Amino acid sequence: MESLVLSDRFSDFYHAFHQDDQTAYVTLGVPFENIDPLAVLELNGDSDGTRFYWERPEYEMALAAGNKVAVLRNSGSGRFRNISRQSDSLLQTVRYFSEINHSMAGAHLAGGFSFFDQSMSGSWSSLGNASFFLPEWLLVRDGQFSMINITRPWNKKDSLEEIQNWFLDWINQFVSRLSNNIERSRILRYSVTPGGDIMPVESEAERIRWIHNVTKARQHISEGHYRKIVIARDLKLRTKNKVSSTKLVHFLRKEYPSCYTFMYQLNGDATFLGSTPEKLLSLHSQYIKTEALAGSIPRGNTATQDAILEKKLQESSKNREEHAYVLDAIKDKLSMLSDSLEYAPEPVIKKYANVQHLCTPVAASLRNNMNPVDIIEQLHPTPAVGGYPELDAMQKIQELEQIERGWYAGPVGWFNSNRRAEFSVAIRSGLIRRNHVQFFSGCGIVEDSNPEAEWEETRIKFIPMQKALEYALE
Ligand SMILES: C=C(O[C@H]1C=CC=C(C(=O)O)[C@@H]1O)C(=O)O
Repeated sequence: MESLVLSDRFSDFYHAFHQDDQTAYVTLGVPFENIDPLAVLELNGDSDGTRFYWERPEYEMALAAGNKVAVLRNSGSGRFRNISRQSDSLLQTVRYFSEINHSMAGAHLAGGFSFFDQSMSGSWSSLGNASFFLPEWLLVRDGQFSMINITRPWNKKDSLEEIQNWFLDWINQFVSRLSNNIERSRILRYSVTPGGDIMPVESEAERIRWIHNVTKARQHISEGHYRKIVIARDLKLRTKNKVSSTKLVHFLRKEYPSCYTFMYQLNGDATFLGSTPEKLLSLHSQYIKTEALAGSIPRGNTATQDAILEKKLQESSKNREEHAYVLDAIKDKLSMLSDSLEYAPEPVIKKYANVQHLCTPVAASLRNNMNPVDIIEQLHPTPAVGGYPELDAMQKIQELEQIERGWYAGPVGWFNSNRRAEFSVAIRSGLIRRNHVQFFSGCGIVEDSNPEAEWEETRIKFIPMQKALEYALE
């Protein structure tokens, strides 16, 4: 990267903005070596303890970001609107320079929202109800193309030469830190991962209580309080050995290539991560994609068994009902933002390593250019993670679950100054803080649900994170 030379356009760019009082940050986008962004995150070390990772291998797109230049936080019921406003103001103060014309060349904000808007306690408090960061660096791999966006505060006193040199030095230091750490990793290549014990902190009493609560939910449904509710549970584990988040993420993305694998850590505290099959929103040129994903059945051990289960899922009225609530809610919510809604007439089956789901992809063109956070506010929570009707179910979830959901089932992702965005629903996820691990798993309850079978469904949904944890012990 020593050959980085900024064209005359950079000088024009500098002169256009350097006296501008509205400018607070400058972002430079340059092509980068085609290297795995997760390896970069791992090799770069913790730095200031703020990190983000995002990948859906089947889309051939990965994104890693580190070090905060600015942080947006908010809590309470106005958190979506507040983050939308804060992000508009912040992004208006970032001046962007790139020789590349690409929708990922720009300033990005990475983070997400908790499921509920009540204040967060314990390990969740570092993430808050809503937090995003403007990273110092963000590396994007899009197929065979890679680029890095680097952001720094703008100081009117800096000369053109000083700014150019700063960027040049930054890139050189970044690259040499990566090379030195690659050398170090090569030396350690043959070291054996010791693994370590994982101690589950789960009891039969918890199982009985959860099943009792699902039975209660069914009763509420038959009394007509609501028609569907999603009840989750957690699995608390304690590990003897340290957990490597990047190793855990590496395992997840390898095993679940059609899921979004994500990781988010703010200020070196707890890390929230997971591998979710559920897309909340992708936004590109005012075109939205989302999906209804609800209704589940396990995978079979043989092709025949798998096909029989698939057919059973397609024909299950209980699962079709669960699914229909989600699709109806998405259609209602999107029709307020768009005049053109497209969705498949029948759900398709999406197969993952341990489970298969009913899925209906939905697409729409936005009527107006919107901040992605305003769309998320409309979509969250879908009845795939909340219930139907939404408000009635939401009020009951906390009473019946008795866990703090935190960011489980909340919107997690990124958006950028080109109004491109991608957010997932953060299910099949967990929170790690030192040697304390908490995984989450839930399922939709309708009148016909069998509480024992739902317990089994949540057990199956925990498996990916449990396997990844075993792999990630150092
Ligand atoms: C709430 C979860 O899954 C949702 C997404 C897909 C299928 C679901 C189901 O069949 O119950 C759930 O609605 C979870 O995995 O924690």
